[in-house]
Amino acid sequence: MPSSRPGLVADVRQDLSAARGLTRAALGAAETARVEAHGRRDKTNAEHGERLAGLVGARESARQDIRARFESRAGALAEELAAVAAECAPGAAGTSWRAWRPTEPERGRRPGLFRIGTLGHEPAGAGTVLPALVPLLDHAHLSFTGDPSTVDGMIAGLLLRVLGSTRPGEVRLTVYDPEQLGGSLAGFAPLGNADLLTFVGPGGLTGMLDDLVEQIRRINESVLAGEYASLAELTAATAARRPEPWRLVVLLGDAATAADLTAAQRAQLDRIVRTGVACGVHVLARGLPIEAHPTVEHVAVVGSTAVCGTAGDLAVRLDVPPAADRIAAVCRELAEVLLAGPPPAQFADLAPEKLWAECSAAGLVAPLGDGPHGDLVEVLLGDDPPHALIGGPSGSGKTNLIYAWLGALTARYSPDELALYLLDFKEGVSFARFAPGRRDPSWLPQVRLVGVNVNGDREFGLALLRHLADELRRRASAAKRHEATKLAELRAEDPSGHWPRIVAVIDEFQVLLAGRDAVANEAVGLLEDLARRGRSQGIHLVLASQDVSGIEALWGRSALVAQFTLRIALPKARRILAETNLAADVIPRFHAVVNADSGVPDANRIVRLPDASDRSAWRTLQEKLWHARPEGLEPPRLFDGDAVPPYPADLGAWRVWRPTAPCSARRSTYAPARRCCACPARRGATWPSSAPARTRLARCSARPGGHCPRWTRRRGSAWCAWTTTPPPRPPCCTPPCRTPAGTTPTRHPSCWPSWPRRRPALRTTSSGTPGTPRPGGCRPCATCWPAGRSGTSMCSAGGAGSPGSATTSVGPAPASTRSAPGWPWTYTATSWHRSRPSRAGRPGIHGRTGHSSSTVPRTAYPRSSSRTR
Ligand SMILES: Nc1ncnc2c1ncn2[C@@H]1O[C@H](COP(=O)(O)OP(=O)(O)OP(=O)(O)O)[C@@H](O)[C@H]1O
Repeated sequence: MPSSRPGLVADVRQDLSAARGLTRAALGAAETARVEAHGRRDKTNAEHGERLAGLVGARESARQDIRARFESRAGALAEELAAVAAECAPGAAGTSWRAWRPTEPERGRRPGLFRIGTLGHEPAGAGTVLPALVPLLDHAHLSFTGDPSTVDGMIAGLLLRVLGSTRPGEVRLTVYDPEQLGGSLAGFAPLGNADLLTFVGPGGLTGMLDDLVEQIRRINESVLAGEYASLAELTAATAARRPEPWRLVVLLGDAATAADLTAAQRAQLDRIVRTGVACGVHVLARGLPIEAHPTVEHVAVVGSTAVCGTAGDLAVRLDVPPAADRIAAVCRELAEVLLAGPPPAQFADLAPEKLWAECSAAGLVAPLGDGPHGDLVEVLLGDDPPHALIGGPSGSGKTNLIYAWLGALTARYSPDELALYLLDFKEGVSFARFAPGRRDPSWLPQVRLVGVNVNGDREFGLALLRHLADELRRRASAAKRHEATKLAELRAEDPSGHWPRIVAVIDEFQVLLAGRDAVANEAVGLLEDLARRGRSQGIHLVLASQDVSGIEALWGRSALVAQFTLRIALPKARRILAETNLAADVIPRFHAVVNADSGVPDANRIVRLPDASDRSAWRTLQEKLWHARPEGLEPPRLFDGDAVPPYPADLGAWRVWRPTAPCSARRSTYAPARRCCACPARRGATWPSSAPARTRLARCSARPGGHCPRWTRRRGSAWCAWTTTPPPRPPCCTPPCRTPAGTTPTRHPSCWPSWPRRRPALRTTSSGTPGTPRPGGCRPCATCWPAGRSGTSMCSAGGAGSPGSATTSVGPAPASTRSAPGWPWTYTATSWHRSRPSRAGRPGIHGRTGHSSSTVPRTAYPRSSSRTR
């Protein structure tokens, strides 16, 4: 056994040694694994750290990005909100107290929301303060809870904002303050002077509530009358001033007052809460229970902050209320303004909300100014009354009134609905602003013709009346074709036709009818016809004059004057209203009596006229209308009686041409020339002083066959004209004849001493150079101005001193000039050409048709250089 023990030991040792070896190997492997694991761990840790750092960086940058985006979006939203807030609470309704002052409300807009503070949450970096607004006028009642003095301050601020953002008199306050007896809102006391504030004592609650309920009932019954749901809707629909003021009822109570309310008082208060907003009655209650209703906004005050429905979860930092003396100063001023009366309507107030939205089929309705109650007074021109007579002494404001009327009309009626013909017989350019000028290219789209400085050129007025008479006939025959008795029916029967109402305004129309000559007689005849039949054909006359009674041509024409049933009398106007109507004698300056019943006293309406002469106000409107004009609409024609046409440079070869036979033209065809024709016969040898200057082409006779007795009796009755190229054959010359260039007429015209000297451009030196007065003021004729010289000229035919002497003054004008009515021809530097018709199918202004009007030369006048804007 001993031999086996060593072996056994050896085996054991061997095993142990092997085991040790294995263990060491395992240990080494384990160590290696440990080291590796440590390495991996360190690596993982390092990676983790790196990743963590990366993630932190990414998170930070994402966070910053999100924040930046948040700030930018929040800033944009805040700005949008601020803009919306400024829109909802404009001016005094939303400005901070530091910059606060009363503001005039924009027309047609009323602030509905009012600022009480700022929103507690402001986006960082946005720099925008968001005002906290609460609804009030036409929107809500307000119910306050919280510290009474803070609430009273907030109410005072709110009331001041309301007063400052509405017109004086539009808001009335009733304050029930049983504890302080009005002391809480004492700053508003000055309003009592203007009857805008009532303090109600402790015992007056029942009466006050009953009165408010009665007001609401009355407004519902007689103002809204079932047609409108609220005063706000009514005001928006009619675009008129608000018919009723807002009534703000401030109830300052506490728990004791609330407990003292009787059931009847509670019931009345509930009625007011339910129905008041629609009628402009709003309750601002502190310490009194107000029935829950959608129109009630609750404001809970905690310390210097508040919570209200419009701010949602955001706390409102309340504004520090304005000082009592500041409130008192504003209220005092307001009361003074109200006691002084409402300011006159502005010219801009005459314009409607929407331009050119009206239809003139039934008539033209437009305001002239405001009435005694501040509402706009509208005037109708239609089937009845059809025509208007405006009267007033010089400087009383006739032109201003016409401006106001034109402004109101043109803002309402588009050129398809209204066409205007404006003539001013004064030495002035009142209507020139409505035509395009050098400085201002805009023009009034409804205006078809403007005549200025027409004072000595009555034929021009006559030509206009003839044109209107033609239009009347055209309309009458169209009405006959369509079996229509008035314009509204014609427009209904012929919807594709162009039938605007025509308004012809003639300022100082007495000039047209001055004297008892042929022009006046014909003008009165045409006026009579237009006044009688124009009513049904949509042609309206508006005549203005200083004194109608002195117009000889109207004597014995009571039927004509009677057609002008719309009378507008300015202060001290004579004979415009009925004899017994003395209203014009007592109205103040810049007022007018508007009477649509021929001046009988019962129909008087007093209008305060806005200052419509203001150029900037007119320019604003005119530019707006001009930009809105339909494409292709032609500008109005301008006749300027003072414009002297420039002479063309190429008047090298003047020719005299002369008809050999007497006229065969009908007199009525040639209005502007007729004065010349009529003169020799009717006025003997005296040539009318201004005729040739105006009548660029004189004619020997106006009647067929040279009807003018003296004219036809004389041989050589003729008319002469000089021009570079012979004008077309005038109808009065059969056959046409021309004398060779340079033919000398028989008479020197220096015997016309009465030639107007105020046209230096028509004078020449003896050598024929235009522009320098000839000695003695004589106008040259071909005698002293032989062919080959430039300038304008005239000659006479017949013997010296012959009453048949005719003058001719051809005043060529650039092609760009416009022409007077009655002349379808215009002259350019090189030729005569026929003017285009004003619209397809519609005759332009021209002489009487039917007799060779195409051969009547047309006088072209350039725009007066004296025109100003
Ligand atoms: N409603 C008004 N408000 C302010 N100014 C006015 C008003 N009406 C007229 N005026 C001013 O009075 C002056 C005279 O007005 P306007 O020229 O219209 O009178 P008129 O009767 O046409 O005078 P005339 O017959 O001499 O031409 C003008 O300076 C005009 O600006």
